[in-house]
Amino acid sequence: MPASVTPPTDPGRRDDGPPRASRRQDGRGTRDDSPAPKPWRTEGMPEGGDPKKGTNWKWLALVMGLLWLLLFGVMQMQNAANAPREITYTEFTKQLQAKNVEKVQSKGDSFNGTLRADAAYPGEQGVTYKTFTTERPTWAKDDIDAMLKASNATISAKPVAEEASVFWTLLISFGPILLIVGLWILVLRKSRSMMTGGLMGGNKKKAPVDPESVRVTFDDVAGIDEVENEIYEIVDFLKNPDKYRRLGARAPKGVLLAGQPGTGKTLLARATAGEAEVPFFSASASEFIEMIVGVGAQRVRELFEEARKVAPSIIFIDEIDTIGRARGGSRAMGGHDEREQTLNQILTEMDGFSGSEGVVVLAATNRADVLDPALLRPGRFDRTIQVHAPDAKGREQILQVHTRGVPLGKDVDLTAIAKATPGMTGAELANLVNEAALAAARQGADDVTQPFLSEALEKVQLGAARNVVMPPEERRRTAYHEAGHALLGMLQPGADPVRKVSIIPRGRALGVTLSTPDDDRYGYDEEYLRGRIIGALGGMAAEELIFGVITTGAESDLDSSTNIARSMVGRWGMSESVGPVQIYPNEGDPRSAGFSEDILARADEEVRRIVDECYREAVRLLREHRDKLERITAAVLEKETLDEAEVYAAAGIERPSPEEIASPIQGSAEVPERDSAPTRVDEPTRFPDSGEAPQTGEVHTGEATTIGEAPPQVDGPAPAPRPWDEHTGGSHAARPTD
Ligand SMILES: Nc1ncnc2c1ncn2[C@@H]1O[C@H](COP(=O)(O)OP(=O)(O)OP(=O)(O)O)[C@@H](O)[C@H]1O
Ligand SMILES: [Zn+2]
Repeated sequence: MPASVTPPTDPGRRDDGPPRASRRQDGRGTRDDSPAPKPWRTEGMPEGGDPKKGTNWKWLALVMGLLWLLLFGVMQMQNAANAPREITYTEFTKQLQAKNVEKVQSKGDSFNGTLRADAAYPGEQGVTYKTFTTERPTWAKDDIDAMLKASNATISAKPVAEEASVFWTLLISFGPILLIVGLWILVLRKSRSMMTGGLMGGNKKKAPVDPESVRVTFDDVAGIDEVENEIYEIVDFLKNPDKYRRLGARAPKGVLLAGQPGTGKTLLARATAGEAEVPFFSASASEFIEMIVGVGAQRVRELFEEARKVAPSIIFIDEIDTIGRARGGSRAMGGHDEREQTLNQILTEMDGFSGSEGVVVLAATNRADVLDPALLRPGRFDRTIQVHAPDAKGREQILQVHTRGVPLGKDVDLTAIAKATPGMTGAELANLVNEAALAAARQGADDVTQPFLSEALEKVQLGAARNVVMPPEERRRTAYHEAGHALLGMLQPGADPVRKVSIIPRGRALGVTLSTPDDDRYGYDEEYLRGRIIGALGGMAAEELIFGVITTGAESDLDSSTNIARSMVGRWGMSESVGPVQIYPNEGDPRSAGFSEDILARADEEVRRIVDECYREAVRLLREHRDKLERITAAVLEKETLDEAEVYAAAGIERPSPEEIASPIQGSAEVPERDSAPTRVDEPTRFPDSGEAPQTGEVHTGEATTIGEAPPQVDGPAPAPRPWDEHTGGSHAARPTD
C-alpha cells in the first residue's frame, strides 16, 4: 500500500513539499507584521483605556522644554527693550539738567533709574533708552542731591528696573535645570521601552484595535464544539464574575490549549475574549525572548500589568512550549537563563494574582508533553483542553464558516470535500477555500465552482505542479515507482483506498500517490502499520524489480517506513523481543531515559527486521501481480494523473467498501504526533521524533481514541495524525537529474 500523501496537517513535516507551505496564509486574525513596541497585541481595549499612561512623560518633558524656551525668548525680548542702558555720567547729568529723570535708585556711586521720556542713546544711531545705569566718579564734585531734586526725580534705595525680574532671574537659573531633568526622564523612559520593546525593531506604537472590528465569536469557530463548551465556563466567569465570587469560586487562572498547529487554538482564544467582551492580549512566547537576559521577564511583567489594569481580560500566550519546556530540556530558544527567567516570571505573575481579579491566561502549545510540570501545577495552567483536528462533520462546518463570504457555485458539495479531507485542520481548510477562490478570481469566474475546489484540494494535498519536462526514461521509472506504491496499497487488506496517482512533478516530488481513509481513523493495528510500510517501500521494490537498480528517489519512502517501524518497536510495544516498554522518549536520547545499550541494540535489530520483512513482502507481491503493475504503469504514463476510479480500473481490482477498511481495531496503537525537529539523516541512530504519548501511569485501553466526539481527555494520550505524515508519503524526492 502506498504510503499515503498526507492530509497535510501535521506539526512538523520535514520535507519542504508544498502542501505545508500554505498553512499560514490564512487570515490569522489581527496579527500583523509591523514592528510593535511590545511583543503582544491587544484587542478590544476599552475606549480611552489605554493603560500606557507612562508615555505622557514624554509630552510633559516636551511641553516643559517648549515653555521654557518661550519664556526665555520673551525675556530676552524684554531685556532688549527694557534693559537698563549703560550710560556715561555726563549723559546722566545731561538728562538731570533736562529734568528728564523720573526715578533714581542708588547704591554707593552707582545709579540706575528711569527717564520720563525716551532719550537718544549716545553712540548708537537711532537707539533710544528709558532705563539706565551709570557710575558716578568718586572724585566728582557736583551736588548730585540738588540736581536730583531740581529734576523732581523720585529717589529710592530699592532697585527700580530689576523689581520685575526676580521671576525672570529664578526662571533663568532653574529653567535649564528643569529642562535637563525633563529630558533625562524622557531619555530614561525611552531607553527602557527600547529595552523592553523595540530592541530589535522600530518603536512605533500600535494603537489598540477597535473592539468592534476584531470581535471574533464562537460563531467563527466551527467543528470543535466540545472544546467550546469547556471554555464557555471562562466566558461566563468573565461576564458574570459576581455570580462566582458570591460563592467564593475563583476562575481558572490558566488554561492550556493543546493540539496540533492550525486546529484553531488562537482562534478559540480570541473567540473567548470576543464572547466575554473583554480585552485580549496576545503574544507568542518566542517573542518574549531576546538576546539580553532579563528582557523577557520584564516584558512578561509589563504584559500582566497592562492586562490587570483593564481586567477582566484575557492574556493569550502562543507557543508556550518554546519557553515552557521542562528545565534542562534541549532545543530551547534563546539563552537558557533567559528562557528560565521568562518562564519563572510567568509563573510568578500567575501565582501573584488571585483568580478573582479576572485575568485569565490562555496558552497554546502543540507539544504539551514536553512542558515543564511546574507550569501545570494547580493555580497555574491546571486545566488542559485538547483541541483536535476536526472530524468529517466538523470539517464540513468549518468549510461552511469559511465559505460564508464566498459565492459558491451550485455544484459545490461541501460534504464531499469534508469527507475527502481527513486529518486536515481548520487552517488547512481555510486555506483550501482561499486557494479555490484565488483560482476562480484568476480565471475571472463569477463564483467558486466545484472544479476550482477540487483543483485546490489537489494542490493542497499533492502540492503545486511544476512546469518541467521529464526525460522519458525518468518518467517511466517514476511511473513504475508510483504504480508500485499504488498497487501495494490496493492489495493490502484494510488499507486506505488509493485516491490519486500522479507523475506530474510537484515540489521536490517527481510523482505522488495519495491514499486517505474513508473515515477518520484514530488508531492503527500492527497489520495496518505493516501494510503502510510495505506500501511505502512499494516504489523502491518496483524499481528494483523492473530496473534492477535502486535510485535515490526512495529517500522519503525509506524515511517514513523506518519511522513507522521505529514507533512500532519503541513506542507501541509491537515487538516481542523488546516487549511492551516504551524505550523511545518524547525527546532526547533514549540512553538518558535509562535503557540499556542492550535493549536499544535489540530495538535497532527489530526495526531492521520489520523493514526487511516488509520489503521482501513488497517485492514478492509486486512479482506476483506484475501484470497489474504493468497496467497501472501504462495508464499513468498515458494520463499522467489517475483518480481513484481510474487507478482501480487499471489494476482490475475492486475498490474496498468502507466497512472493510474501517474495521474495529483491537489493541490499537496510539499514533503519536510528531516532533517538529528536523530529523538528521546523518545520525547513526535515529529515534522516532514523536510527540504525544501516553503519560506515565496512564491506562491505555487499546481502544481507538476518537477525535471530535469524545470528551477530550485532560492529559490522556491525544490521538494524532499518522507519524509518517511528515513525508509526502508516496511521493519521492527528486533524484538528481544528471
Ligand atoms: N475550528 C475552526 N473553525 C474555523 N476556522 C478555523 C478553525 N480552526 C482553524 N481555523 C482557521 O485557521 C486559522 C488558523 O488557526 P489558529 O491560528 O487558531 O490555529 P492554531 O491552532 O492556533 O495554530 P498554531 O498552533 O500554529 O498557533 C484561523 O484563523 C481560522 O481561519
Ligand atoms: Zn516513493
